[in-house]
Amino acid sequence: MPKIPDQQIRQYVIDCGTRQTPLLRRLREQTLALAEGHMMTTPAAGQLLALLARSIGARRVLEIGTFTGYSALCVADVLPEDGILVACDASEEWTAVARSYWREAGLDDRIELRLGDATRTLEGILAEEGGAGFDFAFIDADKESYDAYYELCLKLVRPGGLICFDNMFWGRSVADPEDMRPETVALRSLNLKIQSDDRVDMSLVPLGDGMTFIRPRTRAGERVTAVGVAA
Ligand SMILES: C[S@@+](CC[C@H](N)C(=O)[O-])C[C@H]1O[C@@H](n2cnc3c(N)ncnc32)[C@H](O)[C@@H]1O
Repeated sequence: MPKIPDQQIRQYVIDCGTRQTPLLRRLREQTLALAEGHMMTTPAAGQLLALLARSIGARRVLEIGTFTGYSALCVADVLPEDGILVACDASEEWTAVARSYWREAGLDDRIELRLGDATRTLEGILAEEGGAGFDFAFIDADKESYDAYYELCLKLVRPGGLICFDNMFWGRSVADPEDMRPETVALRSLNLKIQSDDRVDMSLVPLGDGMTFIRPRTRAGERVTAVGVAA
């Protein structure tokens, strides 16, 4: 069988495995023209996040790391009319692009942008409204803060909800024991922590740069199975 290059199968997934609207395509093109365009969530991940949010009936969503708004647009689009996505980012410049697309999509009333350091923002939300008020969280910001985001999201997302992390492979460096860069070390250690954390069900999936899906349990050790997959 001929070897199909990675780029070709990625394009096939975009063409046949996603339902990017013309607006999402335009946002994608505009963002890819930026020097930092590679940071954008992929169409496949955006499509999956929307499917998962809808599958669990998410109404209140947290996003940590918004950039030019691609993933927020995908997920906000599937929320019910009274749903809300709280988008946390530190960049006024990048989120200005996001805002203009959210407005054009008619979804700006379903997305609340919180500008500033995301740890401070999440702590503020927790202090304001207490815990477990969110159904779904997508974490895609600075990697050294991922553990802090994890702990805060375990308080903010209800048991039985869903927390998704992007970039858990960090360019595959987590599997290279010689790579001791701070981001790599932080993610390697978080991967191990999540694996043995009995507060959650989890799966690290080799999708894109590695995505981890986490379901906070309703109580510690909630579901011990015969084969231990969910133990
Ligand atoms: C990988 S991009 C997010 C991509 C986005 N999910 C999308 O759909 O394209 C990471 C974002 O995290 C933001 N960020 C990094 N550190 C942050 C922090 N400490 N607090 C808030 N936002 C932060 C950056 O400004 C950047 O926009």
